[in-house]
Amino acid sequence: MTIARVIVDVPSRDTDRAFDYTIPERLQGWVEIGSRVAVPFGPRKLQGIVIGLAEDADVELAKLKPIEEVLDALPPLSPELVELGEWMSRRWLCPLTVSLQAMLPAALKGRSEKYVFPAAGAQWSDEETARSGGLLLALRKGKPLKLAMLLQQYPEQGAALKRWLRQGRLEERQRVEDKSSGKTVYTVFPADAETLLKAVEEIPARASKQREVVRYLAENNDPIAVARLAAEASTTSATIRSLEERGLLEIRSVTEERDPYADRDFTASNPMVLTPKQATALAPIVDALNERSSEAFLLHGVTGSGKTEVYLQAIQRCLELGREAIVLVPEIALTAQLVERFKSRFGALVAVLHSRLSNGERYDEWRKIREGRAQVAVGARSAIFAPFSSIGLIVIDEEHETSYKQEESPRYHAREVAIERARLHGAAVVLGSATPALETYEAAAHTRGGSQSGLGKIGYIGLPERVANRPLPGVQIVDMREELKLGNRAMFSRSLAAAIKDRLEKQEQIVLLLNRRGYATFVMCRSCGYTAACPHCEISLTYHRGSSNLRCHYCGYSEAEPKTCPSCESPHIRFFGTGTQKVEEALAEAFPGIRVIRMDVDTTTEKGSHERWLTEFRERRADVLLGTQMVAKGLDFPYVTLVGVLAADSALRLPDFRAPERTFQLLTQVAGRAGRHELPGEVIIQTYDPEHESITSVQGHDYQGFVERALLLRKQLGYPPYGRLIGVTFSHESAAMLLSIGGQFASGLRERAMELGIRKEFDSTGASALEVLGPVSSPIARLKDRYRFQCMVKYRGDVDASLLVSRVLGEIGEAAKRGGVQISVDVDPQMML
Ligand SMILES: Nc1ncnc2c1ncn2[C@@H]1O[C@H](COP(=O)(O)OP(=O)(O)OP(=O)(O)O)[C@@H](O)[C@H]1O
Ligand SMILES: [Zn+2]
Repeated sequence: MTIARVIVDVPSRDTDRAFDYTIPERLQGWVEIGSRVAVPFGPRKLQGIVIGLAEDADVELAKLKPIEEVLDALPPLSPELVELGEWMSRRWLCPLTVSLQAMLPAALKGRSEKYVFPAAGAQWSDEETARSGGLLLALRKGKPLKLAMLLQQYPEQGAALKRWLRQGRLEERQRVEDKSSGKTVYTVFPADAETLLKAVEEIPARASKQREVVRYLAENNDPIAVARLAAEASTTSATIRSLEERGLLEIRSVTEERDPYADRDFTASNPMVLTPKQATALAPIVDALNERSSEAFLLHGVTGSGKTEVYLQAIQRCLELGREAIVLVPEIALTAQLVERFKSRFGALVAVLHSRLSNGERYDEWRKIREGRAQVAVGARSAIFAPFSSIGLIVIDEEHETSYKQEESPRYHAREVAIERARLHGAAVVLGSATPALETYEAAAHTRGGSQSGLGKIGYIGLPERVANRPLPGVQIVDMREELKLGNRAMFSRSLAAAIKDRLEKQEQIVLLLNRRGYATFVMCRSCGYTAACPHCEISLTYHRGSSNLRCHYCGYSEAEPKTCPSCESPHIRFFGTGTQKVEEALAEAFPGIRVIRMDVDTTTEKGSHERWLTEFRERRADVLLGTQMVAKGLDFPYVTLVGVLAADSALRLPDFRAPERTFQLLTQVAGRAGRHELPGEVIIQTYDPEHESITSVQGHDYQGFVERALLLRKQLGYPPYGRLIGVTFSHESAAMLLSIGGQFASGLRERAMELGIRKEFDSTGASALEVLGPVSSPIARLKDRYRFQCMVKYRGDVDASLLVSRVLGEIGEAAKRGGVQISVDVDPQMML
């Protein structure tokens, strides 16, 4: 191969295509699909990723420039991941480099130099050594050698080097300057044994310590940490440093492989005997694994039904088949508790990837996966790109979680990437949840046709009961308007206050959720619970301080801020809001001596703090775990018998058509924290909107009923999964400029749709349709001094809206660029903010 097709790392439309480069002689055999390379690009030198190799280029070879450098010994991406990246770019309309870069660990992206050295205990035969042209002799001195130097000095050894790297006999490392983990170790690199032995004679006898160290190093001629050498040879680091001056060794700082869980012991756990229901749930997954068929399943199991054990045993089967598994969990649930369940079952085979790890730690976990030392990757969203080569199973726990959608480019959804990746590997996919996303549920149940979820066919597996016939907790709904009428202005209703007192006496534990999302964006009547909604879009109107009016962020409808409630004429209509800190104070006042752990963004910024709080709570050093969304998920504590929810309805007012779904999911999840073990649980939900379906359905544990009704409404309004959305946001310092560009986009798209005969009415026939809403000011109307306007493209049926959008953006692109307007596209947006 003489030509490499390279995607340069410049995320713009103009450079979003492969550029051809020649592969110079010395790099032959090094450049592969997925290699990271440095290439000349005009006057600049850029990084890029090779996505193809060819014999011939479209242009004259002489006109092409050569690749300058290969940046890693082994390509960080496989051909399969490159293909997945191409699919993502088409799917979410982003430059290919953006998709490819999203798959790389951050630590790799810099230009830090790579070193190669022998792995501990690696052996080579005399013949291999002889054939290596001096390379092995150089390497076996134990000093890490610079990759760039190896490529230059041993051009014919490329294939051998790569083989040894893949076999794990050689290791590739980079110096990651990583202050957060700070595991930089001063390491001694000894001179070769012969030199050292000679030197022993020359060291004066009185310097016996030095002699001892040199003798030790002659015998154990491997790199060793300064501290360890000092211990082994019972000497000081000063002595060792004096030997460096004599040129007998070299001390360098090396970043050690970091294992974030190294200091933890995991008690081994054996597979549990499955309940008959769990066994029935596992069976079709095992069938798919055995047949290597890329089937997707929805595992719909109520809270505490034992889904995790089903995942664990499916993974076990996957490993027995010699294949690898990825488990995605929401970031916030990636606590010690969950990691422990996987580590205790599969031990060192598990690599953990989450954002609280430092870049260096993540890089090491990533290498474990790539080098085949780990077979199970447990991680948040981006772990879907774990560099495995033979995936058998992908599990997504709490699959309805919004964190699986990335809110910056590439704006991918991990659920869809999982299904596509599974297709490339012939792997099974298990989507687990007590409250599946409506899209997933629809795809699995096909309740009423016309679905546009794009998820393909999904098998349905139900686990409708808790393990060991434990009952789901009883749920009581408290109408806070009544409390107000009765003169109780406190944060806690009478029943919640009584229940808290009761648990304190019994020394049981309490989880309190303050649902804070959506505060201060809406106006609510405290007497009757009224909030204003758009008459056209069925979503809450957002309060704008400046103009004091209420506005719809979908269609632009607006009205004046009411002075009295239009529904009950009460003057108690105003902003609504309180914080966790206030709740904590109120608790201390009402229940002297109560021990509260407050968990929210403010108390969990420090690394590891999240876990510390949970450990403290588990050890019953606190009575109450109070927090925002983060206390709702995945926790399994035996003494929690009361769950209280303050302001259950606040998130219902977010200007987002998914608000009722999200509220129902959150409340069901948090309710599921109570009574998971022997002690029975109770849930108390405080609300101003006690008749709302998102709340009443939680009381009856009625997922089915809630979903059926919600789907019906979605169908009437053409929202997902019965229609699809593309959000396009424009930003600029000048609002006038935005209106102009946004207007051009909207009218351009409308014209194109009209030419193609696509209608814009979403009528009951279900016929193809496309409608462009906006441009209207975004819910976050101004960010960093830039105004923001958005258009929402709503469509269904046989319409390639992505293609239309990208064509129209192409047409207005030049004008937008000249004017300095930034455009971002969100295909299938999850957040309407
Ligand atoms: N087969 C079994 N036999 C005995 N106990 C089990 C079995 N399966 C699960 N359990 C226990 O039941 C409890 C609930 O299980 P698990 O946490 O797996 O449920 P889940 O469905 O993942 O819950 P959630 O969705 O609420 O997080 C756990 O304490 C678990 O150890
Ligand atoms: Zn509207």
